[in-house]
Amino acid sequence: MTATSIELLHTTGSQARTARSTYLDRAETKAIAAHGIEMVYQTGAEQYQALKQVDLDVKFGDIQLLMGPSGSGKTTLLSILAGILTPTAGSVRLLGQEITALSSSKLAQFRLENIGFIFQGFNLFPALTALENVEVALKLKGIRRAAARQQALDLLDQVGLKDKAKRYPQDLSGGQKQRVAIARALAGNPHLIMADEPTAALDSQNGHAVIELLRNLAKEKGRTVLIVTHDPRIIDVADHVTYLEDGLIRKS
Ligand SMILES: Nc1ncnc2c1ncn2[C@@H]1O[C@H](COP(=O)(O)OP(=O)(O)OP(=O)(O)O)[C@@H](O)[C@H]1O
Repeated sequence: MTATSIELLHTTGSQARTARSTYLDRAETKAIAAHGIEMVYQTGAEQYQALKQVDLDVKFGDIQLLMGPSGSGKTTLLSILAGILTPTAGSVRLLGQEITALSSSKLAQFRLENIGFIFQGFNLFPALTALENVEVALKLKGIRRAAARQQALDLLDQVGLKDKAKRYPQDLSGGQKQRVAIARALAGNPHLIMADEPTAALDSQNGHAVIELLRNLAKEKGRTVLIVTHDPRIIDVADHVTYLEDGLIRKS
């Protein structure tokens, strides 16, 4: 995939703008390329190796799942791939940029521009309306007030919640809250979407709506989507499923 086609991917919809492809290596074909990842947690005098020599490549526009039993290292791996945790060893390239080589301020900026996060517990601000929850993320990305309001409305529209813009999280269903969280994750048009158990707190109908949105983000909008999940329903829309077991990728 070329830098130009990445720019096109980012210019869909009414909030079109040129992608921030500063970090993009034109020869890069993988959105995520992680090699030799090791993670050792140190708690007092005790050490625990949560990941052992993990390799993972994800192509642009794919939906990649990370599955495996509790404690197998999924969230640790997601956090490393998102640049939230620094691995003990190994290399992580996102959109052609080696993130382990970035200073903490450059890494924070890279995350802000390129990664949208979705969490199991939605992580919405309870005192803000749905619209304000999305708006605040846009303002963090340097978008000014009037433009932020319009873009937030457009994003809520994209997840089918324009008519709920003035509602507070407590007055929304779990599925609606997660859709607000997805709209917020899309603020600023990041290429990578990373989700930790996005359907775990949802009933069947709401879970399906969220899965459909994630599928649409990858297949219609060209985003690369990485999901940690126990939810077998998401397997149907995934391009690849990687199973972790005791910190290792299970060979199938
Ligand atoms: N901050 C930490 N300090 C020490 N050990 C940790 C820390 N975070 C995670 N671990 C350990 O690392 C292992 C992997 O944890 P991780 O949360 O990545 O697993 P997981 O597969 O996401 O589990 P779950 O499905 O239950 O969320 C577990 O044994 C966990 O106890």
